[in-house]
Amino acid sequence: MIQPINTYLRPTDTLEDAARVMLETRFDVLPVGDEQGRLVGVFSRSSLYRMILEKLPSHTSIEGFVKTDAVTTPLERLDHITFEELERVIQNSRVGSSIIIDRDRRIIGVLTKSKVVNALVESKNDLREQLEAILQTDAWEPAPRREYAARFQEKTQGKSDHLATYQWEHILTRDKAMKQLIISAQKAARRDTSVLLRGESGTGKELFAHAIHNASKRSAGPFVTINCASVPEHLLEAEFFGYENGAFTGADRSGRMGKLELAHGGTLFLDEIGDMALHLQAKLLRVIEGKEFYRVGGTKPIHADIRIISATNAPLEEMIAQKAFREDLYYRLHVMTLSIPPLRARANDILLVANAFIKQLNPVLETSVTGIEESVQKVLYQYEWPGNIRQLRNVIERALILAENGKISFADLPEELLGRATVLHGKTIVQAAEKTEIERALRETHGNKVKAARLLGMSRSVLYEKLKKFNL
Ligand SMILES: Nc1ncnc2c1ncn2[C@@H]1O[C@H](COP(=O)(O)OP(=O)(O)OP(=O)(O)O)[C@@H](O)[C@H]1O
Repeated sequence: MIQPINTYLRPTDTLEDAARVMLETRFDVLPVGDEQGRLVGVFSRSSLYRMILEKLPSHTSIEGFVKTDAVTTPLERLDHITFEELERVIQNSRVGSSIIIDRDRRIIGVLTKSKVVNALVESKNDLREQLEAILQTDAWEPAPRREYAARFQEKTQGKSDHLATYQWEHILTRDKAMKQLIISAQKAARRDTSVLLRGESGTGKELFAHAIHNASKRSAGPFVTINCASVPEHLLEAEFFGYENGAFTGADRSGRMGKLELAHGGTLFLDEIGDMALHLQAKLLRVIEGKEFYRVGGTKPIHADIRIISATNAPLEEMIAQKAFREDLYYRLHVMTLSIPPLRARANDILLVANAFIKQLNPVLETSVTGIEESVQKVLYQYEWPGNIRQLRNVIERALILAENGKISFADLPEELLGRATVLHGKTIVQAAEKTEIERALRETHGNKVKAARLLGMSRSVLYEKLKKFNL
């Protein structure tokens, strides 16, 4: 129930710092603390988006966007509090969470609404255990700046981070082929074989990997991810195998465990496997076959019992023909291949998922959007979605921030979708977007046309003209 991070922001942290930490921790709300780690307030994802939409430079400090009226729960209360009370406390929080603090207002942890509700549903007895878990966590630390990035990475590689959060029910779909795919994935989950997930970026490969792990007999073990494309090649080997004391300049003195070791007893998710260098492919193959390896600079063989799930959008067969990918490794990895169709091939999922994102994101963004205008639904339906569900999520997030309430209209769509919509609907779409913007400006200025014109960046006479045109 307690989210496994132990990081807080400082008021002097910048927009860039906050964005990075939010991205890395996937946290929707972060506590903000002073030099001594005492709670100052909270910084939410909606504040982050506001800063971004206001086009503030990335070095702007978050101070002005910190909400100081954070809902808190004193640590000592946790001993007596019931789930129902906790839920009430969190319900009263505008950001859907409560920060746990000690007697000196030092930040201890975060309780979020979704986690409390989940725990409520799953088990009533879990609370004590969870509380003990946070009481045992290290002291919370300020979010690392760039120079501390390595240490932060080390921390986030601690076992608490090696969790697979998604399950089958998170894979939303109405599509027949997808449903069939889920059935195959569920079958694969029961065995210990390697699974290769294929599909365009943003189609949900990671989601499947999580769900497979969680449905497997290794679910209690770690779920460790390596993104082979984002780790520089010269570091990937150490990332995989770990290293011994003094293995190379800059290496930590005490040595370090690699991801293979960390994944022992669980699942190793190799994302973007097509980007792995050939020499590492050979080493990985040896691990899969012999199940033993050495740390970089090490002499002691290490045994790891892992299940490998890999993912790629690369044309592995072509790469094999060009000798850029090892055929023997390919056969080892794709004992079972699951190809996730792109969103445009399962158009019926677009609105299903979009509406689910609205529900999911309204509380996070503090918006109260009720749906999507019909004409906009058509545009979403006909768009090609090259970035798949990830892009759809971004479009909906952005639209919620712009719309704030009511239904999502054309004015809330990004240009790439509007451009397409203009082709489909001609000039009317631009006009519809313009009308919505004017209506909003008038609402915000309580009907004051001078102020509305200023807000819209147009002259008064142009505004009057448009009001007449739109019958406003
Ligand atoms: N069927 C789905 N229902 C709901 N959400 C989904 C679905 N598929 C994907 N998502 C969401 O879309 C986003 C992208 O999914 P994910 O990261 O799993 O894609 P991916 O294929 O691994 O992308 P990449 O190849 O770029 O790493 C995530 O936020 C995920 O939760």
